[in-house]
Amino acid sequence: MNDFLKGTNLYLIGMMGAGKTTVGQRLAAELDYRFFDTDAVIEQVTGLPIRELFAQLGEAEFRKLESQVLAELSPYMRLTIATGGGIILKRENWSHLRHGIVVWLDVPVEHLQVRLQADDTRPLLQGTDLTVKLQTLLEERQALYAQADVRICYQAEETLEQLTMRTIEEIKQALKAV
Ligand SMILES: Nc1ncnc2c1ncn2[C@@H]1O[C@H](COP(=O)(O)OP(=O)(O)O)[C@@H](O)[C@H]1O
Ligand SMILES: O=C(O)C1=C[C@@H](OP(=O)(O)O)[C@@H](O)[C@H](O)C1
Repeated sequence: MNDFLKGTNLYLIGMMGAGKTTVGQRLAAELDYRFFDTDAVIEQVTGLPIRELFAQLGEAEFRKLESQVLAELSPYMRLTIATGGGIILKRENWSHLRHGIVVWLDVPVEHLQVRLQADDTRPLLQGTDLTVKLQTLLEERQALYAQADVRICYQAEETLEQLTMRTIEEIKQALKAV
């Protein structure tokens, strides 16, 4: 089922709420890969929820930890890694991402907004006007997300199972095209 990958790591990128964790877990199970979520690793290492970490140490410190976690995970093989939405911001992170297959889960802001409106775990989205915050972040980041090897565009009424299988198929096609 996963021979076509030859053990290459998969990195899921995209906006907060795009489904990197949700889809990443399913992909890992389907491909018999191990799954990691960089935010979850940071929380384990520091003993702090991401929201607390931002409040106590600030975003710059969080970004350093995020880069460290990515650097620690990347030498291993057969991993599916759900990254934090801002991982694409640092050039040094791309040197790790580029060793694997980078998959962008591209979900329109209107759907992200619905998924995240009752969520208080993402510090960059706290306060008023979630839609404007998401739109602004997406505008800043879109060109970086677009550097992915594979882009999976949102499709309405698709089950998680269908989305997972479509993602695997798109990765296969991308590898054939190399
Ligand atoms: N394909 C999907 N369809 C509907 N809801 C989804 C889908 N993927 C994720 N979600 C929901 O959106 C929220 C954010 O998903 P999550 O996987 O944590 O995103 P990310 O890791 O990209 O921030 C969760 O409540 C999750 O259940
Ligand atoms: O987009 C971002 O800058 C962030 C995304 C979050 O991860 P998810 O994309 O998994 O929500 C988390 O790393 C932090 O709150 C910052």
